[in-house]
Amino acid sequence: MLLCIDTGNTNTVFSVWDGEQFVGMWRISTDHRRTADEYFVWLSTLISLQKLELNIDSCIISSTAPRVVFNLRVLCNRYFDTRPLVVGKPDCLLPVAPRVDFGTVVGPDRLVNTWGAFDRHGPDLIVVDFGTATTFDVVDTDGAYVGGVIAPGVNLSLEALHMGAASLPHVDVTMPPKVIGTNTVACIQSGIYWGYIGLVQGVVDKIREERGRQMKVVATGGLAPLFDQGFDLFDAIEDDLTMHGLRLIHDYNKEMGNG
Ligand SMILES: Nc1ncnc2c1ncn2[C@@H]1O[C@H](COP(=O)(O)OP(=O)(O)O)[C@@H](O)[C@H]1O
Ligand SMILES: CC(C)(COP(=O)(O)O)[C@@H](O)C(=O)NCCC(=O)O
Ligand SMILES: [K+]
Repeated sequence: MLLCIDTGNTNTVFSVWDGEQFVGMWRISTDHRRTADEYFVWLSTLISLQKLELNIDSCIISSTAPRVVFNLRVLCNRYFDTRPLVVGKPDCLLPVAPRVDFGTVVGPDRLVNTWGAFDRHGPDLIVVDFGTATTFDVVDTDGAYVGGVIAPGVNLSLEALHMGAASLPHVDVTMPPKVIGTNTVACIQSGIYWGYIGLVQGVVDKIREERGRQMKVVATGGLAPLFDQGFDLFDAIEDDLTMHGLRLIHDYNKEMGNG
């Protein structure tokens, strides 16, 4: 069985696969101080609560937080007796190399999303991931990542407003019924929600214009459905895009005799 680990700046998601069969998925907050032993106690408790019998013999990791990788490697070595593939490291092969400026280190989550989306939707895509940051990844005709856009994430923007302005409370993101807010909370919600709708629409239009072609938009991340209520911004929303991409990259490495 394969263990896929996707560490974002906010949350780390673990999923287990039996061949192409999805077995389960579990989420924990990202914290570089978490030890291999802590991960294992947490994961094995959840697995046994679900009465699953796991036999993990391979691992693949994508991490946007470099410091977390050390303890995840120890987890794989100590508890699953396996050396993990780490996306972005030279010993993890990618089906197609990214085409970006020399020396640029692309976020591994973006490389993984690119490949997962290309597998499901074919060429010429824009992948939007609503994580800590909101990222747009442009996928070329051969599935290569050829650049994109990084914007502050929805929750990060809300947090920044609260931190920087003494009289603004922390609010949750929802779709306000009207643009013009008649109280402070409604005004903030409107700014974030309609601001983000405009940001996504504007960036997608600009990318299409620059590429001179129609491109499908695939969205992922927990907040994606919130921004899709009646706006037709996305052609598809896929919760499991990163995990799908991780599994494919793992399988590709196996096929190539690597790991
Ligand atoms: N369904 C959801 N509803 C509201 N907020 C969410 C939901 N899913 C994720 N979030 C929030 O979105 C932010 C990004 O989450 P996540 O996708 O896990 O980011 P990352 O991949 O960068 O760790 C976090 O602040 C998280 O609390
Ligand atoms: C843009 C990101 C911060 C997004 O991370 P996330 O929101 O998933 O935690 C991450 O992909 C990253 O650190 N990228 C490195 C720079 C780049 O991709 O160009
Ligand atoms: K992201």
